Amino acid sequence: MAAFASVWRPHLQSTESDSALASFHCIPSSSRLVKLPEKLTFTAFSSSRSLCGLKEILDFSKYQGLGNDFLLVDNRDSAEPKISPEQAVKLCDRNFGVGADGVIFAMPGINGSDYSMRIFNSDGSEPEMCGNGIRCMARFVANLENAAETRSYNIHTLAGLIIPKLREDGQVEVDMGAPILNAPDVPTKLTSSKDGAVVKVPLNVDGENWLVTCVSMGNPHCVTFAREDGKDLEVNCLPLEKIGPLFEHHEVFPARTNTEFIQVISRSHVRMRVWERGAGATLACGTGACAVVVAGVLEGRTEKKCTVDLPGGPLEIEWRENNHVYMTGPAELVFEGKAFL
Ligand SMILES: N[C@@H](CCC[C@H](N)C(=O)O)C(=O)O
Repeated sequence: MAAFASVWRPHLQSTESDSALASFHCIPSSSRLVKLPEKLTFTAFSSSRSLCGLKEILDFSKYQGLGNDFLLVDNRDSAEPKISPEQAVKLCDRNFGVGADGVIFAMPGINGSDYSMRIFNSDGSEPEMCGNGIRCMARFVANLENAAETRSYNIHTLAGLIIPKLREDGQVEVDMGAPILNAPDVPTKLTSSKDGAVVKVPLNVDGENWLVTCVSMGNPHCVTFAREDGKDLEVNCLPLEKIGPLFEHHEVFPARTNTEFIQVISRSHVRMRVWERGAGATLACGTGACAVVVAGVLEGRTEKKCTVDLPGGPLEIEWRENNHVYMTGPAELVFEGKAFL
């Protein structure tokens, strides 16, 4: 099992942080009580130096969007991710690793795009897209480029071209593209109920019938506002850890699914909790929030412009006349570090 000792340094403006890297040494147990010198020596690791048999060091930047947190990797020099899905699982572990909902790779552009983005969930699976993640990636590449505060990026993803824009107010607005409603393309085996889409269709989970609407934002989402009794959900009282995996792995979702549980506050304000495919209960899901507004409109519950309250904070979502869904929210750098693989 690879060990991870990482240098935690808050994002400092000065360059002095580049040299002040703590050096971690494996101290044989017999000498564990050795008194450390008053002032720890700080040395920079050469990337080739092994440490306790660990061979590789991975530079990463930890970002979060409403508490949905990711390790961003500067992968601009390669068309292949720098680490494997298995290494990503270990890195995402919140006890034995750095801790994150996923690892995102900023990679060279494809077909004329500025960059391309790939992501591994914390279970090592690779989703097509990540809404909070692409806001973090836009902030990450702007920091790498020392770019102006306000600019857009064309980013190629497995869900197509996605366009995040850094705004003067510090928020990031993203053109998330058009929702995909045709049942086989979500994908779901549920029978469509409205023009090829699955809208307010009963789905039996754990012996209960839930009314679900299925939307893809490049990745699959199952949105529910109520059980078959039609009563509004009390989303903060749902046993997500129990029912989340049952939705995620339900046989009607051949690619698994993200599941959003929604309480309508008003026609322009909803409360959401989410069980994510490959990541479990997260504090926020951007693609999920987009799918929720689309589902709310299709079910006649919400307007096309909504505030979606998530445990990590609010996202502003708008399904515009061009059929694209726009998401606006924050993306913040937390720290930079080095992981030993
Ligand atoms: N949290 C992300 C979604 C990440 C991918 C998702 N777990 C999936 O597997 O589809 C977001 O903000 O969209």
